[in-house]
Amino acid sequence: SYVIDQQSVVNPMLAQMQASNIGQTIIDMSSYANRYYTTNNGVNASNWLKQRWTTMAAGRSDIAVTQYTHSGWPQKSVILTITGTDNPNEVVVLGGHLDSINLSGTSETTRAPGADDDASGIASMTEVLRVMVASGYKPRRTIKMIGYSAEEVGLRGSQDIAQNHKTNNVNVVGVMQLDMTNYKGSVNDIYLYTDYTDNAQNTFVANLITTYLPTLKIGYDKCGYACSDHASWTSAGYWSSMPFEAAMGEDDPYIHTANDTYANSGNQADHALKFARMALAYAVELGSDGP
Ligand SMILES: N[C@H](Cc1ccc(I)cc1)C(=O)NO
Ligand SMILES: [Zn+2]
Ligand SMILES: [Zn+2]
Repeated sequence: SYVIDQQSVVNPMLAQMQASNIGQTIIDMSSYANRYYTTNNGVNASNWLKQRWTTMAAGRSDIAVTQYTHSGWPQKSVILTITGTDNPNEVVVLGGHLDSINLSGTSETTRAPGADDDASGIASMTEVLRVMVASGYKPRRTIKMIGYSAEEVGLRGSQDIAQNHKTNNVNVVGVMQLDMTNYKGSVNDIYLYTDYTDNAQNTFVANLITTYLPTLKIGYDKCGYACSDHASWTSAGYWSSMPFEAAMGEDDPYIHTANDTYANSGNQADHALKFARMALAYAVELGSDGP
C-alpha cells in the first residue's frame, strides 16, 4: 500500500548516500567507447555491470545477479534480485538502461559515453544497492534492479523483460524508471512524467519526495510518446513511474552524441543523488510491505 511508515529505516540510509559514489560509476561506465547494443563494447559494459553488482552483493545469500539473454542482439540486460523475506512473490522493480547510442551511427569504436543517458540512472540505482547492503536491509517483498539493454533502439530489452514477467504472472507491484538523472536543466528538481505512467503511483512518489526530501521541488510534464522503459511495463499492465531530470525540452542537450560526458554534466552527481535518494525511499517503503 502507499502508506509511508518506514522513516526509522529510510532516514539513516538516506544519510549514507553520496554523490561521489554515483559520479565514479558514471565515469566507469562512460569509459567504454560506447555501450551500443550490438558492439563488443556494449557486451563488455553489460558484463562489467553484472560483475560490479555481483561484487557489491557478496555475502548476501538473498541477492542474485543474472544476465537476461535477448534473442536478436548480443548485449544482455542485467537483473539483480533481492529475494523478499516473508512476502517474496510481490516484486518491486527499479530500472534504468545500460546501453548508449550515437545517433550519427554507432559502430564498434564510435564514441557514445552516455554519461547522463543513462549511466546516471544505473549509477543512482547502484548507490541504492550499496547503501542497502551496507545497512543490512532485507526487504519483505522482492526488489529487482534492472539494467536494460537496447532501450535506445525501441525499448527492446525492457519489452522482452516486462512481457516475460507478464507471461509468468509475476506480481510486480510497482516499477520506477531512472533514465537521465544528472543534468539539472530546469527550475524544479524532479519531474514526474504523467504519460505512460500510473497516476496513483506518481502521487505516492510525490508524497515520498515531500516526506523524505522536503527541500526538493517537484515538476510535472509529458513526453508525448513512449520515451523510456517505463512504457514497456505500462503496456504489460503494470504500474510505473518515470521521475526525470528536467522539463521537456530542457533536458541534457548532449544526449546521443559523443559529448554526453560526465564533464558536460558538471563533473558532479548532485542532481543524480536526489534521484538515488528518492529511489531508495520508493524501494524501501514499497519493499517493506508484508503479505
Ligand atoms: N528519449 C529519451 C530521453 C528523453 C526522455 C524524455 C524527454 I521530455 C526527452 C528526452 C531517451 O533517449 N532515452 O534513452
Ligand atoms: Zn535513456
Ligand atoms: Zn537516449
